[in-house]
Amino acid sequence: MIFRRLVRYVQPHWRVFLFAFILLFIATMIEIGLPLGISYYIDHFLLPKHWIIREVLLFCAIYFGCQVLSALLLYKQEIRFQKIAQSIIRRMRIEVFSKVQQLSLAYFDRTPTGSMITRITNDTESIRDLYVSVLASLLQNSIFIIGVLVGLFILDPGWALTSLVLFPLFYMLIATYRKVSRPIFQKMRSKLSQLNTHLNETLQGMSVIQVFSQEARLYEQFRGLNQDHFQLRIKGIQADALLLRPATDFLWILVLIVILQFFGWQAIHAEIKIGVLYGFINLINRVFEPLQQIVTQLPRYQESIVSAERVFQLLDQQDLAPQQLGNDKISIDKGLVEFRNVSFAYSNGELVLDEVSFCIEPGQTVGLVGHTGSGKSTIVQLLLRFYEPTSGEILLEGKPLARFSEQELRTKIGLVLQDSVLFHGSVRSNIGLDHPSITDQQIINAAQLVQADPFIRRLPNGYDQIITDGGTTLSSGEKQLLAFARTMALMPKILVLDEATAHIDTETEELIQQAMIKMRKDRTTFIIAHRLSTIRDADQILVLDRGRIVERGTHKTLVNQGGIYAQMDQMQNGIVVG
Ligand SMILES: Nc1ncnc2c1ncn2[C@@H]1O[C@H](COP(=O)(O)OP(=O)(O)OP(=O)(O)O)[C@@H](O)[C@H]1O
Repeated sequence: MIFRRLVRYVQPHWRVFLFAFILLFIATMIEIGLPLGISYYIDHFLLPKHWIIREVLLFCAIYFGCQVLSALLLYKQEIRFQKIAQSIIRRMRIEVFSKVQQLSLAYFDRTPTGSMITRITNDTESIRDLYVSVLASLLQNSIFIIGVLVGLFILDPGWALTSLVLFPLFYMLIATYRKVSRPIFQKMRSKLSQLNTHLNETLQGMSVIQVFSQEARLYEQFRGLNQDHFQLRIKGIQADALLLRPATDFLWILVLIVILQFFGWQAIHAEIKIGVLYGFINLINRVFEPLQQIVTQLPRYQESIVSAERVFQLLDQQDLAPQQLGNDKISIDKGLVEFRNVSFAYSNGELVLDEVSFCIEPGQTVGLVGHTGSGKSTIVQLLLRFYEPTSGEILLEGKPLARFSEQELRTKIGLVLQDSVLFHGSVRSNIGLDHPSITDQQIINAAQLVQADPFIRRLPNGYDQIITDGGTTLSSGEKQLLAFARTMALMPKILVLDEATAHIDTETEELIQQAMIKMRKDRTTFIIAHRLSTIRDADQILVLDRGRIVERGTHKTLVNQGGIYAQMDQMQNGIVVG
């Protein structure tokens, strides 16, 4: 199945493939023809002492010319096969990458990043091996074997038939090897995946690791995984060493014994031509050589098949990001948001939101508060349609969320998270994200609106300053300001600020607060905040507790109610005062 699917990737290249195959075929025929020629020469010229210098020279010239031609054809076909292989891998990587982008966040929740990276890089690389080395070699050697068999039949059909005993034995050898090595390779690839995952997590969390002096523990974990991978590799090598070379050598001896027996039997009963004998031994040697080559490619083949299985699993993944329902071109132009009895559970099945209902009028600001894990961010994730509600309905402008295109949702709902992600590139491209409809002036306007413009202008290259490594040279507050500017450049209708001011110092926060008043103008705004000061002036505050809205109202009404919100407010004020 997997092999067939891999072969299907060759289809678009069938013309080049056919041409390369013809070149390979001709070269192989020449290679096979040469010993036949020598055999003919021995029996018709050498032994009968038919020695004419002109004919000898002609024979040498033809022989040499054929050798050169075959080398040239082999070179040409190799280049073509390589090109096909590289193109296939290029296509496969693009397919995997775009598939990854279509997958739902629920899939990413379950799958470690390291394992995805292994599939996109290591596994496709291993499949490349299959096309470059294994398939080309399999094809070439198979032609060679068929050609040699034809040669053997021309020389002596009886002997040729005897040598056929080799093939069922050889098939059994390959089948046994595949059975033994497959689970080893599967475990090996999954260990490699774990290694990459561990490495990825370690590199990402380096500062935490150093702060908590976790180096030794993580070193031990890594050493353990590496050791397991090493042992599996050795196990694979042992299987190769035991089953491949010695087994083929054994087969060779077996065939030799059969041939010698046959040779002895023929010697008794009939006359043997020396030329035929030379040709036969030469050709049988030539059958063995490609068989050996096929065998040495087996481990690579097996590894590639296991890798292909993993890549295809990813390509066949059906856990896609939610798609648009129908193809209406409805737009978000007011910012009316309604949740109707929305309940939601992540893939572990635990209810995180329980019958949440609220309605936010266009232009209103709503504050979401509640203890850690109460479900505030989950509300936002559902609003952005990263996940689908388990039950209930979310409406935008009075229409089901699912009927809006992804493009509309991503451009009209602006999100600023606590940890802003910056990309490699200039400040300008980090704000405008190379969006064709965003002009330079809009980028500057957005930066000015969120008070980021002064610090950007202080950078050595201003808006053209290149940001590297996720912006490690900028402070958290500066990164956050860029994230604000990026969101505002798109002029969203709905704004979502998820703990967006958590990293900002009080002075910058003051600036941000002023900016936020401007940002909130004419747009519906959701603010998730632990610091209640950020949402004091919100039109509506929703207080969440274990996935349920337990209180709602303005700051004033909630304080007067004397419930959870009032307690939180008192505590925060107490901390400030104390
Ligand atoms: N991707 C996920 N997969 C499974 N469970 C999740 C996922 N994200 C969040 N949760 C769980 O859902 C619950 C609500 O999480 P959520 O992030 O919405 O809370 P929150 O109120 O925003 O918390 P915080 O104030 O700490 O950010 C938590 O119990 C959390 O463990």
